Amino acid sequence: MLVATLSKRLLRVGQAKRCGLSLRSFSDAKDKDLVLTSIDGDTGVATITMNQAPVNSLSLEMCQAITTAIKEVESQPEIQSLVLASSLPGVFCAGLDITELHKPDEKRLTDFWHSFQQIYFDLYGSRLATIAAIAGHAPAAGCMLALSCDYRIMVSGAGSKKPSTIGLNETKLGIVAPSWLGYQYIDTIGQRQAELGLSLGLLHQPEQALAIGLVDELVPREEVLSRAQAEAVKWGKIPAKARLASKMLARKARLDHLAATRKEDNDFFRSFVTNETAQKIIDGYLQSLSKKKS
Ligand SMILES: CC/C=C\C/C=C\C/C=C\C/C=C/C(=O)SCCNC(=O)CCNC(=O)[C@H](O)C(C)(C)COP(=O)(O)OP(=O)(O)OC[C@H]1O[C@@H](n2cnc3c(N)ncnc32)[C@H](O)[C@@H]1OP(=O)(O)O
Repeated sequence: MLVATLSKRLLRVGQAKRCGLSLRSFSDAKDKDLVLTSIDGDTGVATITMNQAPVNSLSLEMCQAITTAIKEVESQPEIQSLVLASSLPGVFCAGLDITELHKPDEKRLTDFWHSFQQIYFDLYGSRLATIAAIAGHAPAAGCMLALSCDYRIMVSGAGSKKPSTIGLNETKLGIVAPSWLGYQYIDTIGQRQAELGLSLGLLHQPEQALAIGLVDELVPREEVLSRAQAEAVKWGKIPAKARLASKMLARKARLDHLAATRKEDNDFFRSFVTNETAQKIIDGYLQSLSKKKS
């Protein structure tokens, strides 16, 4: 896990903790780093950048890397705000890594869903102010990452031939979002829009997402990250205890509910995915994704 300054000079987390945020030292980022964590020494804003080509899909390892990165940042008491971003042009996160669901090993599938639930706990329940910098597609579990943040800034679709989309498209694939994800949607965009979106599996273009309150702002592509980091500075200045207590007013009951039903949720997911019908759907969907390419 690496911590980088905005000047692209890299600092390991341990060093950052020992030396304070203003100190800079060097280390090379490795391609295998699934997420890159940077801290702006001037503003104290942390940025976690998902870095799993081609589409930042959430594999077991990717989920674990995101959780580790959040915990590393949270362990530094000076840091109050966090931006979640992607290093990939055009994709924020393509949702769950569907290959994890295809002919799965049962133990790995259990660990996989557990790690996805864990992101919900860590990001939706984070003490940090969290800003999503959505410079590309964010379907399904990609949308969940954005919904788990406090504020969402998306790339504008204006003038784009293939605008990015965001939403919960599960029903289009013949599957259903877990209830905790469904409630995140309802809590964010309201009952009616969530019913429409969930039932029809809608993926919204940016302007529509803004209109229904799924995202909070649209900006040109080249401004998404800097705008998110500026917003993170603003949120980081709000008294932290009051900000966190307010966030928990809206989120604690949801978090507690999943904590109490976590095992049942995992059991349900596992039995759903390993069912023959679901395997046919998953097989067909994987084929359609690779056919799209050819
Ligand atoms: C089917 C799931 C079944 C059961 C789950 C049960 C319960 C859980 C319920 C809900 C929780 C959340 C669920 C999910 O998140 S399911 C995943 C939903 N995601 C999608 O539908 C997005 C699929 N991807 C795309 O639409 C496009 O890839 C995207 C618009 C993101 C980017 O397009 P682009 O043209 O830039 O790239 P592609 O050429 O399409 O893809 C490149 C490469 O990546 C592979 N790929 C894409 N998405 C995924 C993925 N989610 N998992 C694994 N692999 C993915 C794609 O096949 C290409 O691979 P290759 O051909 O080898 O280059």
